[in-house]
Amino acid sequence: MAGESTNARSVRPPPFTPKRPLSVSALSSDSSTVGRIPRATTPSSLGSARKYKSTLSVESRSRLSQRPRSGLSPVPGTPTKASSYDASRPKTPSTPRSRSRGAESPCPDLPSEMDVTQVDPEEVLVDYQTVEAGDISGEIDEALLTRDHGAEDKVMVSIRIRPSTSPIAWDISEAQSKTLKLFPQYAKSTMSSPPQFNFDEILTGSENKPVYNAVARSHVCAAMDGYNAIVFAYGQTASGKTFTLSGNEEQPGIIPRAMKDVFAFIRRTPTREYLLRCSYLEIYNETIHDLLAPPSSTTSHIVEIHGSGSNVWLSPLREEVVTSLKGVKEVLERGNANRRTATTDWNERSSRSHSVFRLVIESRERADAMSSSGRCTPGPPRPPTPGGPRLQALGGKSVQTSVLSLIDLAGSEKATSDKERTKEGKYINQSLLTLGTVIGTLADNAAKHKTDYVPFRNSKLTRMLQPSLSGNARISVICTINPDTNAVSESTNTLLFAQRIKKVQLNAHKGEVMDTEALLERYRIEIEDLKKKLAEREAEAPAKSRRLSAQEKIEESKAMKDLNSRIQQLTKLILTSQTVEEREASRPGSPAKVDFDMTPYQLQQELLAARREIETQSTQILSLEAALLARPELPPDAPEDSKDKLIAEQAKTIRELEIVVAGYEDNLGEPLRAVREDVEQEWSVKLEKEVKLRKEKEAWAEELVRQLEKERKMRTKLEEQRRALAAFVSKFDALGLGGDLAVPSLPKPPMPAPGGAHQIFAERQRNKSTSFGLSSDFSSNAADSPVKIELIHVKGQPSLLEQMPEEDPWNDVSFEMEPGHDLLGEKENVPA
Ligand SMILES: Nc1ncnc2c1ncn2[C@@H]1O[C@H](COP(=O)(O)OP(=O)(O)OP(=O)(O)O)[C@@H](O)[C@H]1O
Repeated sequence: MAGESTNARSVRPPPFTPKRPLSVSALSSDSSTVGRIPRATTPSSLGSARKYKSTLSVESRSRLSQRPRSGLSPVPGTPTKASSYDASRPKTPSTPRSRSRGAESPCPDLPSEMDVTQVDPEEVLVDYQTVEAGDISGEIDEALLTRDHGAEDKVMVSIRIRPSTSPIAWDISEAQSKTLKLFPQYAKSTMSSPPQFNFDEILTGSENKPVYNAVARSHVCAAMDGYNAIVFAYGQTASGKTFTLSGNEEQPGIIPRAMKDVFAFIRRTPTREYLLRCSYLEIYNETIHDLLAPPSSTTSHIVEIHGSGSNVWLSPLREEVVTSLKGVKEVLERGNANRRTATTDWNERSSRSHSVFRLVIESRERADAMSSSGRCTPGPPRPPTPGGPRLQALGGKSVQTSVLSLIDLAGSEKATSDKERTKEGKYINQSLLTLGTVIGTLADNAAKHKTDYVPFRNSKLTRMLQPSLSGNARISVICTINPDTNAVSESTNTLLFAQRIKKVQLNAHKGEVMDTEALLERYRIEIEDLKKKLAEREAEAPAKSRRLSAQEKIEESKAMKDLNSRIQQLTKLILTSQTVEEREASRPGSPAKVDFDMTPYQLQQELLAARREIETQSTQILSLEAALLARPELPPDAPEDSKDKLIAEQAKTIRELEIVVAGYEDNLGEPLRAVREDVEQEWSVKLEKEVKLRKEKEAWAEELVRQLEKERKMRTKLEEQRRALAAFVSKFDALGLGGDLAVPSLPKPPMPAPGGAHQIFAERQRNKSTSFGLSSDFSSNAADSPVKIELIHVKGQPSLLEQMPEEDPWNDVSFEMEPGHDLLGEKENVPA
């Protein structure tokens, strides 16, 4: 097999785009690269006796180098105060983080370039061609690859008994039959029969390989297959949890073996490509610390848990992309250097925290767009997606996402002589107790079909594990026990925990993110399938109906109805997603796509349209939020069946409302519409009449104004003439020329009296005005005038002309147009 892969590599054509541009080895060979991880920091340079769980302090490290390399034969006996505690030995202080980061981290102060936020995921994919031969276990067989690793619905619980040189209290002679018995002499009560336990596996000895194969391998494969998987070690302090999880150089534990299998799995799966990112954290004194956080920041080491129910996430949390086993080791080394261990009365390097190593596995089918060389054609660089899957679903393929969590719990312990250790121990015991309670409630709920409240929030550990413990993960627990006679009660407690967790019900499902194309394709296939089934049933129906009872006929027709409605539902879904796609396509592009040839006006219009859309969407958001607030309350961790029940109730209410609306439409809709039409008709006639009347009045008012203007002009003209004549007559009178004009042959006319000319003139004027057609009776002369009409109507009221401003009293000529008065206003006061 190795030979085969070497051949595959040698035929790789030259223009191959390296998929691991940032791997440690690649970086170290480029001396010009600034800020990258130097080769010297890789774990290969570390002493062989060193465990993956490195010590934090200088003291413990020097002690470690003096330890025998094997670490197996001298397994200490029961780690009791009396036997293992050496008062003269300097105690390892609780490791200060700042010191460990600066002094012991394999790559101090260098931020890793494999931080997932710094790389383009498409450039760091791993596939069967990029996996190094040395990175794989070579032990994964076809049977494991083809198995459905998500089929189990129970937690796998195994017991590991560490070797001991002291007398032991447990009968492991029946380990083969997966049974563990307490020797009767160590039972608390001699009356009752000694406890006996059955588990999935009972493992003994110091070999880590069989342990890994038995308890973790299938779960690692499940994770590679798209299921969330958790492997955790639980047990009394110094019982071998860290030895099982991390191991040492001679006996690598579950974590390094799992990583080898991850790469082996990839190598054996040529159809897919993977993005692997890992994080490493610890829960110390009920605070979560990011073991991979950059050394410079201090506050950012603290990780918070967000979300609720099955949707829980951690942030800020550094995730590092890994493309090789070397990369994983480097990350583990760095994280381990930051872990808190200390010498306790029972364990020289006791874990003082729960540590969680997480590997997020994203994979998709290898892209169709392959170059002739068989490699992916690299697309344009994309910024990493913040949150959510970083691998994009391409060409209708789905992206599978799963998380493999490998957890080394801190060990439960009795009171210790050290004050600091006592405080830590309190937190450790408290969180283990909560874990036990949570497991107990979950097991009880599963056994009795109850939905009792589960106190996940009582500890960081259970809150973090909530989605997995609630069912969506494959879980394997290794309970480590110390078989010594003086640890019977702790071991029994551990075994009781193991028994409880075995009863927890799981229902893991694959984490899959589909792109629209893939979803549509899935719907289409399902529709085809359903249509086929429906057609078959319809064809069989006539023959069948003769045989069926009335009840069966009802059921048959219901089944056909269900099939039909599912087809309709799927068709609707396809239409909806297509509409969405069309809308996406027709939507104005993002600013990056703005056409810069557009005029400012066009751009403004675009902007306006965009703003309007934003406003509409904000309104929609508000109404959705309101709807969300209005929805019935349900605790976030409410069991699924309560949620289903609520959904069913809501659906029922909706159906009822629909019926009510339909009934309203049928019964009241038509009559109400008729009433409305009648009212509208009646009022529209009235409205028309009113409008007509108003128009007439407006026309009349306009005419009135016109007439008035005309008359005003005429009056002004006459006034001018009158003034001229008056002036002339006055002059004439003043000269006394009236007598000289007489003809001698004619009898002499009487001499005019002073002012007589004026009188004569006035008379003439009166006559003249009559010949102008202006009657002294204004009303009769202006019969056609609207003025006249109006004046008749408003008799007794002051006319418009009366309201005119008074003339200058200088000439004292009044032109008041009172009805019945002459336009010339013979009330005049002609100046003398
Ligand atoms: N099965 C085993 N075979 C050989 N040595 C073992 C085995 N189990 C544990 N040991 C040794 O016992 C010591 C304590 O083990 P380890 O540190 O793994 O305990 P632990 O359960 O992680 O303790 P703590 O909870 O205090 O961290 C170590 O020196 C380890 O090498």
